Formats: sequence, C-alpha cells, structure tokens
Amino acid sequence: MRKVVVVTGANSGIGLALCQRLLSQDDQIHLCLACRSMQRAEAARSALLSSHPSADVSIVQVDVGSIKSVLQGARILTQRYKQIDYLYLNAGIMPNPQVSLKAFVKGLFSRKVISMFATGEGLLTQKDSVTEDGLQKVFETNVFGHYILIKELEPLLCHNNNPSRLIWTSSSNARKSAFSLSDYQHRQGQESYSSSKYATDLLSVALNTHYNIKGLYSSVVCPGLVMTNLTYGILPSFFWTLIMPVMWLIRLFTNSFTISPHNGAEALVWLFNQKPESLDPLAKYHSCTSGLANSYVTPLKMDLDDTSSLSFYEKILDLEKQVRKRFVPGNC
Ligand SMILES: NC(=O)C1=CN([C@@H]2O[C@H](COP(=O)(O)OP(=O)(O)OC[C@H]3O[C@@H](n4cnc5c(N)ncnc54)[C@H](OP(=O)(O)O)[C@@H]3O)[C@@H](O)[C@H]2O)C=CC1
Ligand SMILES: CC(C)CCC[C@@H](C)[C@H]1CC[C@H]2C3=C(CC[C@]12C)[C@@]1(C)CCC(=O)C[C@@H]1CC3
Repeated sequence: MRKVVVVTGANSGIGLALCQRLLSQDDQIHLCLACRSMQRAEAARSALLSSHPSADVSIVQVDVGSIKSVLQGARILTQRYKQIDYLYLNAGIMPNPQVSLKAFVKGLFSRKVISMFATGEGLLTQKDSVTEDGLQKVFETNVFGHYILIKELEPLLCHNNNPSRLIWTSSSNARKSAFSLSDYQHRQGQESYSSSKYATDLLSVALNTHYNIKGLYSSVVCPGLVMTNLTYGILPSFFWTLIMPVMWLIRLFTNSFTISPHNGAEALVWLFNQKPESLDPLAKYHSCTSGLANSYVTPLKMDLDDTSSLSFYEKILDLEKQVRKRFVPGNC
C-alpha cells in the first residue's frame, strides 16, 4: 500500500520543497497537495511531475483560514482515502509585518545578537484582522483551521496497528511572552505570529497527550530562516539579494540561517523517516545549516509544560464547540 502524505500550503516555499524532497526519497508515496488556490496547486503539481514523472500527486482545495473550506476539504479527503499516514500542517501567514529598526540596531550591540538573528525576537510586529468566521486570521490560519482539519480526519489518522503522524511547521519565533491563555487568539497585541506559533507548540504537546494512545503522534519543526514568499513579505526581495553575502557570513555564527527552502525542509523530511515512539513530544526539531552549508537536525526542548498545553487544549475544545454549532450539517 502506498503511504498517503497530505501537505497543507504545498504550493510554495518550504511546503513545495518538502514535496520535492519526499518524492526524491520515495516515489512510491501518494502525495496530496492541500492548497487554497487550485491554480497554484496545479502549477505545483506540474512542477513536481516534471521532476518526478512517475509520481502519484493529487490536489485538494483547503483554505485553512476558513472553517467551511476545511470541512469541505476534509470531506473530499475522507471520500478519497482510508488512511492518511502523514499530515504536514505547514500552511502559514505573517500578514503586514513591520521590522523595528530601532530594536534591530539595539540588538546588534547587545549580548543577545545571535539569538536575535535566530529567532527574530523583538524585531517584528504584525497587523492581524478578523475572518468571516469571526476569528483572528493568523490564529485561524496557523493553528485553528489546521486543528479542525485534524479533528475531521481523525478516523483516517487514528489506527493503532499503523501509527499516523502530524508534523507542524512551527518557528523559532514562537514565544511564551507573546502568548496569553486569556487572549489565545491574540486579539490585543501585535505579535500574532509569535503567539500563533507558540499556540502550535502547545497544541502539539496536548495532541500527543490525547492521541498517542489512538496511534497518532504529533511533532513540531522549526525550518530556520528561509527565503520564501513569507520572508519576501517582511523585506523586499532586492534587499535580501543585496544582503545575501552578509547572511552567509551570519551562518558562521548561527546554524538557523537555512536560507533555501530545500535546507529549511530538512527536519520535516528527517521526521518522515523516524519512528514516532522514539521522538520527544516536548522537543522542537530544528532544521540547521552549518557555515559550510551542511544540513542537519537538532532537537531543542520547548519553553512549555504539560499543564499549560492542557489548559490551552481546553480553550481550543470550547472554541471548537462554539464554531461547530454554526456548521451543523445542512448549514454549510
Ligand atoms: N520562511 C521562514 O523563514 C519560516 C517559515 N515558517 C513557517 O513555514 C510555513 C511555510 O511558510 P513558507 O514556506 O515560509 O512561506 P510561503 O508563503 O512560501 O508558504 C506558505 C504556504 O501556506 C499557504 N497558505 C497561506 N494561507 C493559507 C490558507 N489560508 N489556506 C491554505 N494555505 C495557505 C500559502 O498558499 P498561497 O500560495 O496560496 O498563499 C503557501 O503555500 C509557515 O507555517 C511559516 O510560518 C517558520 C519559520 C521560518
Ligand atoms: C542583515 C540581515 C540578516 C538583517 C535582517 C533582520 C531581520 C529582518 C531578520 C533577522 C532574523 C529574521 C527572522 C525572521 C524574519 C526576518 C528576521 C527578523 C523570522 C521571524 C521569519 C519567520 C519565522 O518564523 C522565524 C524567523 C526567525 C528569524
């Protein structure tokens, strides 16, 4: 039986590089690109097929920023497959990012300079908005839409005889101080991205607590700093091109400047090959690239604990109940 691998946000950046790398490693898998734009998904499928002509690649429309679309996409996946072996929860956004030049210059002359480059801590703010579902857009896209997708696909993911895997693209930018349990959607602040990635980490831990017994395992990854549409939205592409030599130089001091989507996907591919029971649910698996451009994976303990992850999980369960009331069959 072919292994079924579903990847959200598969049409560009890290998601697309992951698909290329998975097919290079094993062209017997069935790959399903879960994307919000069918046109961009078709283009990605064509690109994958041109480098792997015999590959088995399908597409499904899923906009993780819309509950209606997630429910429709999950329905199609349920009709199409009996089991999903790997679900990569990779789609993500950072809308309207602003870099604080003041914080950057201050950070350059502080002892935290290396960690500033690795995590972007304190450098970025975003302007979030509210979706048609009445949820914060960054939270719904990066976290909650994916959570609903998992819940809808539960029967395809929970098999004791053959464990299935959830692999989230989190970030080193996930930060406890940007997240608050009383404002877990981050309605108030301006660090919705950091908050959503911390929420991702909490959710992954809670999912392991509840679902390992049902044969479902969750892991989180940090791909490092990667040049993708997301980073070109932070600073223009000509700027990144100009400072590329500086970035290679910075690589001598931090292994987090993976730069290419191929390198950024390192930990996502590595996890594909690991036995889930051997993984640490409290670790984040970082894609790293050395000064000599060698890629490797480093697990680092996350700044969280089981109690906070379970408290967050309760909030998510409450929100799910509220949202589902609006989407009873026949209403959507
Ligand atoms: N680049 C980096 O340095 C880092 C990235 N990450 C994370 O990596 C992941 C991939 O991002 P990256 O490859 O960098 O950036 P890209 O913008 O290239 O990729 C993001 C992908 O997510 C998709 N997406 C966005 N919103 C939705 C939605 N509502 N429904 C479905 N798909 C959606 C995009 O689709 P579309 O083309 O239609 O917009 C695109 O395919 C994200 O979760 C990001 O937070 C984490 C750490 C660092
Ligand atoms: C000389 C240059 C390298 C200066 C660039 C400064 C900043 C714009 C960047 C330094 C660290 C970067 C970073 C991210 C965005 C750009 C920086 C802040 C991310 C936050 C992008 C998205 C993530 O998920 C994590 C990245 C961490 C590092």
